[in-house]
Amino acid sequence: MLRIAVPNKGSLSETAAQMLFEAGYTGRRDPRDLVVADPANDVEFFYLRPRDIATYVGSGALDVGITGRDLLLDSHSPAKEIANLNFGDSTFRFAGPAGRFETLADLAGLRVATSYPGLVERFLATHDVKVQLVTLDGAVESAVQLGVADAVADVVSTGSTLRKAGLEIFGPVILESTAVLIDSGNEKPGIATLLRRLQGVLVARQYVLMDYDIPVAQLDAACQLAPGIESPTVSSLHDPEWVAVRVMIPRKEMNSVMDDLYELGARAILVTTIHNARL
Ligand SMILES: Nc1ncnc2c1ncn2[C@@H]1O[C@H](COP(=O)(O)OP(=O)(O)OP(=O)(O)O)[C@@H](O)[C@H]1O
Ligand SMILES: O=P(O)(O)OC[C@H]1O[C@H](OP(=O)(O)OP(=O)(O)O)[C@H](O)[C@@H]1O
Ligand SMILES: [Mg+2]
Repeated sequence: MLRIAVPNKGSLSETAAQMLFEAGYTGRRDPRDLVVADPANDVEFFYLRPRDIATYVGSGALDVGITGRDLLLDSHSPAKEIANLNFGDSTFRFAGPAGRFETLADLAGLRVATSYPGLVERFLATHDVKVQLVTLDGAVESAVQLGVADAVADVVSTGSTLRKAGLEIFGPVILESTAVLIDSGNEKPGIATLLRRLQGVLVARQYVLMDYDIPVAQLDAACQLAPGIESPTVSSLHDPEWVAVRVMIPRKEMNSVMDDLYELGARAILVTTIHNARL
């Protein structure tokens, strides 16, 4: 059985569970369940703190896991990122009182609060800046106001937590993070299937199917405008001067592609959701 670590709480847990459900796996019925067996798929799920997942997978106790890239790097675990799961995006940044800091070098010798000391230490070492790290469990934005630190290094998503605490981002981007699939580096039967299934879910989330009819004279221009992943499917219509086209389009571009195709002469443009895929 493949042993898979899944976040039990926090920002990544809901989407991770949803993706696994869409990929055909059994989820947990009770949010307090710690272990769920899914014998039909020959896997077992372990619901763990996202921060601990790299440790379990890196040690080989579990085979694969879903966690954040920032948490993986913070852990110093030998676990490896094997796929970007395209959710839970965040950036990891330094922030301080508005106007106080301009560059990374301004931090030298000062106190920096963070819940990701491993990540921050390594970043500062490669940039040759020495600080006093203050390790906290969370809510690090309050550390400056409360006088235990001069600056913070933390996860930034919308930036509203920083703003409310009167802090401003400065210095270089420490990390662009996203949810990732990690493994221990050991080949294990079943990982490839899990990966393909999750990739199928990602494709279904990121693409839509578009069908349209177009005059043959405009077909090449239309295919250039919307080339799809491999190549659009072109079918004949009863009217020999028109053809029907089916193509995959990135969901984000759906409306602008419809506008452009219509301008070009396409009609009966229909968009359909993809439920799952193997490309
Ligand atoms: N708005 C966000 N706040 C915190 N973490 C986020 C956010 N958006 C994405 N993430 C990612 O989620 C992971 C952190 O999840 P984790 O569950 O440890 O923290 P959390 O969501 O802050 O939960 P909690 O603090 O309640 O334990 C990191 O990989 C982080 O980059
Ligand atoms: O940029 P924003 O959209 O405001 O999001 C980022 C904030 O959200 C998280 O905090 P969380 O609420 O998880 O509390 P914590 O610091 O105790 O983990 C994170 O640690 C930041 O503080
Ligand atoms: Mg948090």
